[in-house]
Amino acid sequence: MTLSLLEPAMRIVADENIPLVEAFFGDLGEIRRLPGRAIDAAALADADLLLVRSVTRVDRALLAGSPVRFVGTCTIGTDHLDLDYFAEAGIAWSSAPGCNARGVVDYVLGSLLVLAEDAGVDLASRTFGVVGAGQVGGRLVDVLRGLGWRVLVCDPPRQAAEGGDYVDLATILRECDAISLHTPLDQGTHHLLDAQRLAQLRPGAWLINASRGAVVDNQALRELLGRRDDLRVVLDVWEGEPQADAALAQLCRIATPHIAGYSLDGKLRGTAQIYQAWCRVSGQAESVSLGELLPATWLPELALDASCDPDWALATLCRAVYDPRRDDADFRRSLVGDDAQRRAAFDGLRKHYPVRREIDGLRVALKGDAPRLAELVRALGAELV
Ligand SMILES: NC(=O)c1ccc[n+]([C@@H]2O[C@H](COP(=O)([O-])OP(=O)(O)OC[C@H]3O[C@@H](n4cnc5c(N)ncnc54)[C@H](O)[C@@H]3O)[C@@H](O)[C@H]2O)c1
Ligand SMILES: O=C(O)[C@H](O)[C@H](O)COP(=O)(O)O
Repeated sequence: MTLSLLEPAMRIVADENIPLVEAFFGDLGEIRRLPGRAIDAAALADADLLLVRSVTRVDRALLAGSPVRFVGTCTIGTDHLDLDYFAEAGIAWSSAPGCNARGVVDYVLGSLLVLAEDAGVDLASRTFGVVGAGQVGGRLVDVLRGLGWRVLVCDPPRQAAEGGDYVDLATILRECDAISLHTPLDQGTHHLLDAQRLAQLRPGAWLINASRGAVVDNQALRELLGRRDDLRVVLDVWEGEPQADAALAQLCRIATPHIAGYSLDGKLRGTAQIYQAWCRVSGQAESVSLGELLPATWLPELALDASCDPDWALATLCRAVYDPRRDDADFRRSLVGDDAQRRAAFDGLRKHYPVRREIDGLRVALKGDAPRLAELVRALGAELV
């Protein structure tokens, strides 16, 4: 859909947690910043553009009667948008596919390192299961396979559309030591892992969910973890956010407040993608680009000696950029007080999230001839220099 060309001053309502809105959209008109959970119909009474994150439910109740004609969500997920209503009402929209996918991959890698250290196992000896091989899962599969690890992939929609080397969920549950979930949340994936499927996890299995909370039945998972102390679980997303089940969090090895994709690069990319989408929709030429706005990384380059142990190199490179244990510790400290205090803490940790970059922004120099290390660096997506 192409909207008519811009009038001089648009009215833009934007979640206060979207970075660079002024840089990208400032020339278009007046920007009003609000907390995402406080964006209501009254706030949109004279708005043309609405820019949100995942915490704002955007549907008929919010938009009916408002002049909003474009909704941009600076996120990968779209489960907070009523797309049927947008189509019915002729409202253009865009998400930011893939914007923070690399951050989630870094989160999963960091979690696997912790789980492997705890168990005293070599990651190369595990079988990995990736459920959902889109922007996030697809990148994760590439990295894990690039590292030479055995990976089974379950993605029925892709399997139906493309054929190829996919397995079903039952096979993943039966054969995989480590399972990572990367499906969208929709009617087909709500409680994809319900009590019955959770009970099929292998002895000692690891389960990671950084997709959407309700892809796993949280109550069933809590009950299962109460019975099976062999399982190790990493949860970044929760049913009913910002309320997280504190008892479940205590049973997880790593628990975080929906920050798996919170790299700075990912957030800035999200805003840039929405700006590009708006330019396409409005027929306007782009006048701002992300390249000039991305800050320098604090760790642009590392050098590894050819004699170093590849497992040490893997952990060192990943953790040089991101280690989820800090986020886990911050979240655990916040699991105190009443429900309202914990909801506020959940949002607070996300609002004040520290700067974090991505592994593929790292340049790695190898001192000496080390083909295995070179392969590892490339598999991680870092740049070999
Ligand atoms: N925790 C975070 O910070 C964070 C960050 C980014 C994305 N996400 C979430 O991660 C999930 C994946 O995002 P994405 O960008 O990769 O999405 P995507 O749409 O690119 O990929 C999802 C994949 O899942 C597949 N799929 C759908 N139903 C399935 C099913 N029943 N079983 C197996 N596979 C199925 C699809 O075919 C698709 O290939 C989404 O829920 C998204 O909201 C979370
Ligand atoms: O869907 C996404 O892109 C991610 O889940 C993203 O990290 C959500 O972040 P939020 O919009 O809740 O700040």
